[in-house]
Amino acid sequence: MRTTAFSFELQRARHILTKVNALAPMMREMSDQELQAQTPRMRKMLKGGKSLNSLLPMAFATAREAARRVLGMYPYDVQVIGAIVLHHGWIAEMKTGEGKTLTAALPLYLNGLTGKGAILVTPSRYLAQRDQEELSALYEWLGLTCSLGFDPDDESGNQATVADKRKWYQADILYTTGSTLAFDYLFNNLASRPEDQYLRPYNYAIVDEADAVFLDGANSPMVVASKPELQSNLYRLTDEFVRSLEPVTDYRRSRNHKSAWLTHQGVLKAEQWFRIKGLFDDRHRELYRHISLALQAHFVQQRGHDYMVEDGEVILLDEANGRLMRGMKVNTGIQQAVEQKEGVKISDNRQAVASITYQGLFRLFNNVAGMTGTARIAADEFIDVYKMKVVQIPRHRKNIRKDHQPRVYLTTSEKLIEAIKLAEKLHQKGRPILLIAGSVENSEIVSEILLNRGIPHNLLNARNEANEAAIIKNAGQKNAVTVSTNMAGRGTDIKLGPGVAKLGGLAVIGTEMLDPRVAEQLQGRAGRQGDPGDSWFFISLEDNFVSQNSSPVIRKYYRRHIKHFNHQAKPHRLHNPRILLSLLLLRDKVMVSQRQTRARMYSYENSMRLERMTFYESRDAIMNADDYRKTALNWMEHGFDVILSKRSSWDYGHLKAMVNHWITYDDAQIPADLNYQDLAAVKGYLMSRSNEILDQIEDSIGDPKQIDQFYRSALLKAMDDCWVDQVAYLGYLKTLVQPWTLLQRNPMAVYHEKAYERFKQMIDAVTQEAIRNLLLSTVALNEDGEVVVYFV
Ligand SMILES: Nc1ncnc2c1ncn2[C@@H]1O[C@H](COP(=O)(O)OP(=O)(O)OP(=O)(O)O)[C@@H](O)[C@H]1O
Repeated sequence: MRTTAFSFELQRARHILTKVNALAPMMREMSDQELQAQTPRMRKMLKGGKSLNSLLPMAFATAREAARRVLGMYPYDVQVIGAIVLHHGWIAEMKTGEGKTLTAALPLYLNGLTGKGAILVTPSRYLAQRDQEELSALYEWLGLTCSLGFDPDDESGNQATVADKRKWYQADILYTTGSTLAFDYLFNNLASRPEDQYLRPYNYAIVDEADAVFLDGANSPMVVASKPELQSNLYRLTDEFVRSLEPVTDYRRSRNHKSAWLTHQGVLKAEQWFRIKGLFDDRHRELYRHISLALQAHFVQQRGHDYMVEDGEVILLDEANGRLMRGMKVNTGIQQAVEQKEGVKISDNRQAVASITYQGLFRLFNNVAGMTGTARIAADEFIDVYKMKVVQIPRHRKNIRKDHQPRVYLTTSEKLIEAIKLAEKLHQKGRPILLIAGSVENSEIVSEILLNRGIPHNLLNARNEANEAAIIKNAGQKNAVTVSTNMAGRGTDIKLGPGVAKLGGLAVIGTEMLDPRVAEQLQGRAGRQGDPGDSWFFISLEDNFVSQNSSPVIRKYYRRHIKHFNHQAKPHRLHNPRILLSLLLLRDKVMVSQRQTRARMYSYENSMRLERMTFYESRDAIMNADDYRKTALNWMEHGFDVILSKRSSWDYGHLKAMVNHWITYDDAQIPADLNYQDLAAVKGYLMSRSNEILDQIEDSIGDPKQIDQFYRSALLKAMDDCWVDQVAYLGYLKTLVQPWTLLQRNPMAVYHEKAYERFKQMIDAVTQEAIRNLLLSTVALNEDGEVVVYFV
């Protein structure tokens, strides 16, 4: 693993730190006014050609002193080192509780000086809001504007106007979430007039909890869905079909239960069931997509873990942090497939019109940095995929938290009994406790047991996210018991109440085996800033993580022992070294398989990214074109070439039918002497006929601005309609490449080949669509004299 504990980067940062420290006495001497005047001074220097790097020591020293005066916190040397690393676009690994929030303020201030925008991206709205509230006083004191990227009272995120968003994005420093940023990008690029856009070019971003965003978020692209479409009954039909399938013979699941697919036998069964031939043919694309969705809904998605059902509604959960998924942060369709499985009302069917992953999004920035407590584990991947180095920042104070050896049991009930016994014991002494459950359902089970035992506690899971701030505020007080899913795992700053340090600090008790990075984050809720604390994990061989990924050694052991298991006996802790070792190995195995899944996603995204960029660039060019008529004619020429190439020979009858289909419903007026062998002449006739129609349309509209609007909307509509189809096709292609693995072809190569092929076809389709939109639509003016186009 390429970690950089004593790295060149760290040495370089230390060197810069001495320059920052050297300026400290001068900053301390300054009056408030003098310190505040540093901002305009440095802005002037930037305008005068000074580089950001050369301003770094002064800017950091200024912000550091300002933080002391405004927030009462003076960034430690290690935080300044972290800040230098962040400015350089690397990933700063700072252990949990070391103060990343304050660290980020320094590079945000420095990059904010440019006026080009510096953005801090967090994984949740709660953290964005909390950090923005805490730090905006500092930036504003220093004369920079700082904004939140959403309205905290607007839960849906749909209420913000273009003017609001433009104002937020104009701020020097912006705090927002990854998904807000991604959706804003997608919607900005779906606008049909420049006035509806609000983004400026992306400049600098710091991604908080970088591993959660870059790695855990890699598998779920953000998707913007179209308006509701006609409800498809394929969900019901494929649900019935999938219920009839036999495991192993008809379908298989990957070891980790993250994907499911039909076997050859299953494919034959599907063809029989639906009375079709060639399930993978293009014409059965929708059917196959729905079967894949139903397979996922039944064999991958678990109630209580991946989703919840509440008041007859299915709510998907974000696996990495146990939070509700906001917006359409999933491949469209899975929601409906799960609803069908659960027998609740199916929500509207929608098609993806645009999608992006975090990998694609952050490539759009000039400079991106990341920070997290757990980057080291994935340092290689950060370098390979994102070209970002991981630099480990030393701790400010020694970590005195005790992380105890995991306690392993055979069954769920044994481990829960023991975990709660320990919690009770510590609770009697008054120590605050954070009890972690692996899913919403388990958190409720733990809560019920505590209730039965008369232990008062707070419950934090996706159902009561709204109370998060209040619950966390009390979690470090004497006698506090908090039960939580892994939601409490990131960024949650639990401050110890009076007298708690003497009792041993916060005790984190995990009741399930978890992904190593998630577990490390949870442990990090205790022992912050040199505080005392302990962490224990109680795990059983029945835990999801173990059973889904387990090795033959563990499976055999479990089967042998569960037969003789006595439910009445006292819980029995396992000490078998082979089992303990196998559990350790399990973690590595899971990490490797997760990485493989992500590698596939990165590769899909690359293909998609290139297509998306090309598409958005052309779209922007259309939105800002200066001669629409010329552009339209160019497109039409291309479109006619494509149409004409579809027949080997043309005659009067075919050409007339073609003109009536693409150009006009009126008389085709084909010249009697047209030479059908000469395609250039045929095209010449088509173009002149088209020009006549365009002249008529322009005359009927009159106002040149409105004429432009007519062209713009006709061309953009052609592009958008075809792009929707392309996005849907790429989504479908991902599910389709799976069976190719069975035929030994490299699925990735197949994917790229087909994706590119289809993109070329899309460009042809756009120009043809444009012809119809321009020539066959009905144009009218509304009361305000604005052009309204009714497309065919
Ligand atoms: N220089 C400082 N002086 C005093 N207190 C500080 C300083 N820096 C940070 N803190 C405090 O340390 C605590 C932890 O900070 P913060 O929540 O930013 O940690 P973190 O690194 O983000 O942790 P996590 O990895 O859990 O998100 C906060 O209460 C913060 O106010």
